[in-house]
Amino acid sequence: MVKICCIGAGYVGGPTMAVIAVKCPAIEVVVVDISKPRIDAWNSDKLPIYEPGLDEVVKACRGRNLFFSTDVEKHVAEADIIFVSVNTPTKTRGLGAGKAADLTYWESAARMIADVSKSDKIVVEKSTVPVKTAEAIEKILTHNSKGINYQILSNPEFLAEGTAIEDLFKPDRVLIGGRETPEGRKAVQALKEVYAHWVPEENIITTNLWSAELSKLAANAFLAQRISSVNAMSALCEATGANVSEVSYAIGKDSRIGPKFLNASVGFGGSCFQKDILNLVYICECNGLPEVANYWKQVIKINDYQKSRFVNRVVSSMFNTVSGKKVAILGFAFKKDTGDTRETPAIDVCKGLLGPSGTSSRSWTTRRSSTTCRSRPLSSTGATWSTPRSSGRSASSSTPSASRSMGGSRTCPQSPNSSPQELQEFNKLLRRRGIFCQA
Ligand SMILES: NC(=O)C1=CN([C@@H]2O[C@H](COP(=O)(O)OP(=O)(O)OC[C@H]3O[C@@H](n4cnc5c(N)ncnc54)[C@H](O)[C@@H]3O)[C@@H](O)[C@H]2O)C=CC1
Ligand SMILES: O=C(O)[C@H]1O[C@H](OP(=O)(O)OP(=O)(O)OC[C@H]2O[C@@H](n3ccc(=O)[nH]c3=O)[C@H](O)[C@@H]2O)[C@H](O)[C@@H](O)[C@@H]1O
Repeated sequence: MVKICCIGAGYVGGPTMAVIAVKCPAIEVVVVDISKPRIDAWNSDKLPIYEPGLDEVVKACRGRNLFFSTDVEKHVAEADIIFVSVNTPTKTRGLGAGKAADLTYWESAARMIADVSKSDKIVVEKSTVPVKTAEAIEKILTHNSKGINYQILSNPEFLAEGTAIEDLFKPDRVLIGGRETPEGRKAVQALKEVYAHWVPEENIITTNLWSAELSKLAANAFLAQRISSVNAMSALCEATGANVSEVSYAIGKDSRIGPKFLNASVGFGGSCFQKDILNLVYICECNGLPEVANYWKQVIKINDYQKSRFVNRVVSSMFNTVSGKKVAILGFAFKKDTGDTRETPAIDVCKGLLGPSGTSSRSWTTRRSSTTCRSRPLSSTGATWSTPRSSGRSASSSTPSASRSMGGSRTCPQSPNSSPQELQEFNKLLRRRGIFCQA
């Protein structure tokens, strides 16, 4: 029986391994993490992350061929294929701070693999990493390798939160990069066979290591660039009387442009787009390409501009002062169908509104978890959490912060927990305040 171990039981490691386990009953999959609360939650009825369809997939194979454990070293030592899906945030200190990826967690995982391994391993980069990371990892693994053969593969993940299970069941493509040597090709083939259990062969792309690593950063940069492009257009629409929803519909009908990722918004959020573009910018700078770095930097600048423009519009719609007023933020996660609040634009909106004068802001979300909110707390004193009923009743203004368009109708986050009556009542309340909700 092939044994897979995944280091990192987060938004990527958990769902990805659950899908591999459910699709490959003959493979044993163990997901390990240094966080005991996270592993305990994966082993409980209340999973640590919310993803539509995830509960069913986990229930179908947990205890059969899917296991969650904190015994990291034991399962790494026993595995044939090790996925590394640890966090790779933006560095906050030292060389490249504010831009470069912090590979501390990756490096410590690699050192541990080197320490405990007694047999040959395929080590798979699942985390998003800078191009050429595999070279550094290879050095760590092969230093003192005790005759063990390590093959490093790059297999970046393209799932989006909120649709992770759907994306994993039917990926547009699976990308596998490996060394162009006989051993490298053999390792690529071994990983390809895992995905081939449910992904059509033509959707499994194989490349060299560096192309796979860079393709992940490039894909996120291109997606974020589309959002910044349409957001930039929304500013012009507002200045000229054009409707950005109509403009994006019209341009999206061009088959060369396509309709996806053209929704104007308060600006993109989430733990990856900004981090990965900053990382790309840093790599360009390190490679002596300042013009290319500046090009991608602009995607983030427009995103920041959009968030502050949004705050300014809210303030100006309230007679240029929010002092003493209550504002309800509808939906605090960075998008619908997730509880993830990492880098949510709602934080910047709240901060912008709270400003020095300390407006009181209440946030409503159905999938918030204490762990995700703690990742970037609102330090200001004016913010409180509340339910849609109480927030809606007392707020002077409601600000939908996920899945909304600044230029056309506004969409409020869907609420799988709320009853239809509750939503109806909430919608009525919003309509009275001039906000139209498509729940
Ligand atoms: N969140 C997403 O939708 C996507 C994320 N990615 C990338 O995947 C990677 C992981 O992202 P997430 O799953 O969101 O992160 P996460 O923060 O949810 O999960 C990472 C987990 O790794 C664990 N960990 C860290 N160091 C460890 C070690 N040495 N041994 C064992 N466990 C360790 C942490 O405790 C944490 O539970 C990142 O590089 C991210 O850029 C890629 C595609 C989608
Ligand atoms: O590397 C990653 O982490 C992932 O990043 C994104 O996935 P995710 O951040 O989960 O969610 P998206 O659906 O891409 O949304 C990101 C942000 O863009 C915003 N957005 C999205 C689409 C759009 O048209 N307009 C818009 O403002 C969303 O509201 C959200 O704030 C990518 O879509 C995934 O392919 C990638 O794997």
